Amino acid sequence: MPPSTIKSKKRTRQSAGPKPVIKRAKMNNGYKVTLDELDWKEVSMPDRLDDVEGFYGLDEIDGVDVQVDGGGRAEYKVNNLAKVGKGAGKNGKGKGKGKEEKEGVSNEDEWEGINSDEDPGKEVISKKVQREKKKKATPTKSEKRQKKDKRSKSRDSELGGSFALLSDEDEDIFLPAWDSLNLSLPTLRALSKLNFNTPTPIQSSAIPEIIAGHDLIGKASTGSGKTLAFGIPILEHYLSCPRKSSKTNGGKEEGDKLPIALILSPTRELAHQLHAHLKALAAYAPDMSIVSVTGGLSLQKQLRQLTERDGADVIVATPGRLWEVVSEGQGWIAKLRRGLKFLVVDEADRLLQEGHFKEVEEVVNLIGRRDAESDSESEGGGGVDQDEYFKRNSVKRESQVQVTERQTLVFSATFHKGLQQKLAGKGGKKGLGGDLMGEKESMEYLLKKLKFKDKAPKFIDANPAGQLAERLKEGIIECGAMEKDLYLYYLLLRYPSKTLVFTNSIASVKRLSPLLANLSLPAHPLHSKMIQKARLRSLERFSSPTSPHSILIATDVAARGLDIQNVDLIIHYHLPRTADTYVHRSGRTARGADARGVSILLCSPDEVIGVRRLVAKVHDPESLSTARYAMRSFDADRRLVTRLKRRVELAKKIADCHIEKAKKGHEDEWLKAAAEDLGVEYDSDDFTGDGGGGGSGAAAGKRGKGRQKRRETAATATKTEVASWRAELTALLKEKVNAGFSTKYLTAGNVNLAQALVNGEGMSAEFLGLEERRVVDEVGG
Ligand SMILES: Nc1ncnc2c1ncn2[C@@H]1O[C@H](COP(=O)(O)OP(=O)(O)OP(=O)(O)O)[C@@H](O)[C@H]1O
Repeated sequence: MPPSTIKSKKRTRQSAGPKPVIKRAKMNNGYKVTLDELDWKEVSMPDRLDDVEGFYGLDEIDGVDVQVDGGGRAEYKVNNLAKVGKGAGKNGKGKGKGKEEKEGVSNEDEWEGINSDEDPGKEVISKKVQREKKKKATPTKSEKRQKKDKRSKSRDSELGGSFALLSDEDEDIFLPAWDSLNLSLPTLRALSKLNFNTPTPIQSSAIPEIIAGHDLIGKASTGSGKTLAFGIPILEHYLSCPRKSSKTNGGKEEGDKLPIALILSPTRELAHQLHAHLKALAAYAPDMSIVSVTGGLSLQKQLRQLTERDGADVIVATPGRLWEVVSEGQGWIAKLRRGLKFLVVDEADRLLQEGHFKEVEEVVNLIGRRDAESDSESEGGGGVDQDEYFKRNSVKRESQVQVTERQTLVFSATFHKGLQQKLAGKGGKKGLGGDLMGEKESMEYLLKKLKFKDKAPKFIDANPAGQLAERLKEGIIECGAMEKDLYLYYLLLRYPSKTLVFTNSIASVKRLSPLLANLSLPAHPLHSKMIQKARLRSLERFSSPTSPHSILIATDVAARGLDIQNVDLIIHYHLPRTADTYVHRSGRTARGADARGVSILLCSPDEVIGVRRLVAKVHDPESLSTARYAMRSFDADRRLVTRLKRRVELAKKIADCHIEKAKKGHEDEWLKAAAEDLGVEYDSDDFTGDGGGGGSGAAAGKRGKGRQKRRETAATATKTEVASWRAELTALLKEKVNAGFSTKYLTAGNVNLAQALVNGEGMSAEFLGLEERRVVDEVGG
């Protein structure tokens, strides 16, 4: 191998003076050799490494010592003669010079020094050539950048302008677990940035099917990554296909771009979250426009957003607001019909439940499907009064626009295991926690409700054994109906953590939020009667990573789909009304790869039967018959609870007082206005009396009367009384509550509840022991 061509990563064959004669001498500790005699090996490069930094085509060798003699000349020495003898082969380099040299190696031991007959000029030239070659092979930084820009630009046009954003860090993307899905660089880049190193089971099974063009029904437990299971294929489609425009002029695309995907969500909060999640995924597809269309915010603003930046590519919508948008007659029906490649129904069982489906059905009918187009117009929308809509000329005109070929994707954590039928009151004995509505029935149900492209959409059940996250611990605290506030406070104080408390009524949210605030706990309310901005504000505050112990008091508006990081504890202040609500509420914790979480039911004695039914519905019958029983009794420290009693009483009184005064003020104003209208004089005493307080009606009996009395006391409490309660409470809150035998102090505690439960803390005997399990069998039927 001529020295000019030699470069090595490990030991580079540098110019070692004039070309040595092939001779060797046995030395003390090895054989002297020349460079060309060595058995050089080509450096193998990884297949995908295109920028080789000048190392391409190098040879290397090991096991050779280099020594510099007194005259500054290099000498090469091997211990093992097997290293030599193959000579300078390939292209005049190293290998395979053949027999002649091999023989030379085996026979020649004697070192005769270096032959200096070589032309020194040749050496100078070869050094120069070597430098030049190296320079060529090792691009400068600016050359590298230019090369990358060029490469990026050429792919950029293919992939939607996203490569411009790619940086040197791309070389660090290492996501082998995603390899088989063959995703584009912008998608991988986003996954790498999100630190999603491995696809979840629903992602690895659903993504290839969707990319292959199938309709799909996907079921996977809460928090298992369903959003990206449909989000990634949508992004891949966006990156790989040129977008169509809303108008064509002689075959030329003109006007706004058409949306490619419509994602329907049952709640506003979930829609906003899906929007944020998809945006994070599309971080390296900066031109992709994702717009959320939900109630509670300005319709005009949302209409504007839909046409900004050349038009929306992906629309995340609640069905009601979407209907308002299409009714505006700005050509949205036609755009959706022509553009949509994907219709996604997220939290499908909720959206498709009787009573909720009408709006979805209206949307589905209007955006139609190519081969069902004539059906959709003639069948009258399956009971929907389409005439009313079609009276609007624009809607009718738009509805005749041809529909593009589209995939329908349906996702939920629950539509297996018979939940819908049980919820609809059709559950019978035969289905104890089992499969009343199995795969076949689920499919029939959905096929009936949605217009799929495929006759048999793919059904993927990523968690056939259950809907609840694997790392979820479930517990129950039995307490008196009137003690729930106290036990709630105990849990929140004893186990400070990010906690979501679910109630069954807006009134309870309104009552509990100030009560907990009086107890100096950071509680935020969330219910459907709050204005949208306040809803989002509460969610933001609760979600903030800087408030690891924040509390959200919510109705079931927060039960579905919300993905808030690091929620540790779910407390069901009221028993969920349905089994699927329990699954979805509890699914707000233990989300994502390794997350753990705890779900605790506060259960009064008259709710125990309901809990048993619930357990039977959501847990596999097999788990009921094994020792690993799912729902256990949580053993609260009753002495501590007792010590907290006075605090809760005071906080309650103060909260009730504020609520009642605010209500009274409101009522007074209303009555004053009514009296003025009637032309009579208003005297508040004339308008107060027994039985006027709403409450829960006569059936509430004693409890209703007690509540009424408390309200009256609260409403009539003087400022001084309230001030004295507040002073007493402040003093109590400053005191540390000694946790009895334990040395822990509640207010200083920072116990990881999930860990505590895993360690067995707080757990007594199984909630439903053998005896109880028999009852489950009887009841759960
Ligand atoms: N491949 C992944 N690796 C790690 N985390 C992931 C991965 N995919 C999604 N996640 C994270 O897991 C969490 C749950 O994801 P997502 O909200 O999509 O769940 P889901 O299945 O839709 O839940 P639900 O049924 O409650 O709506 C999110 O925080 C998401 O960012």
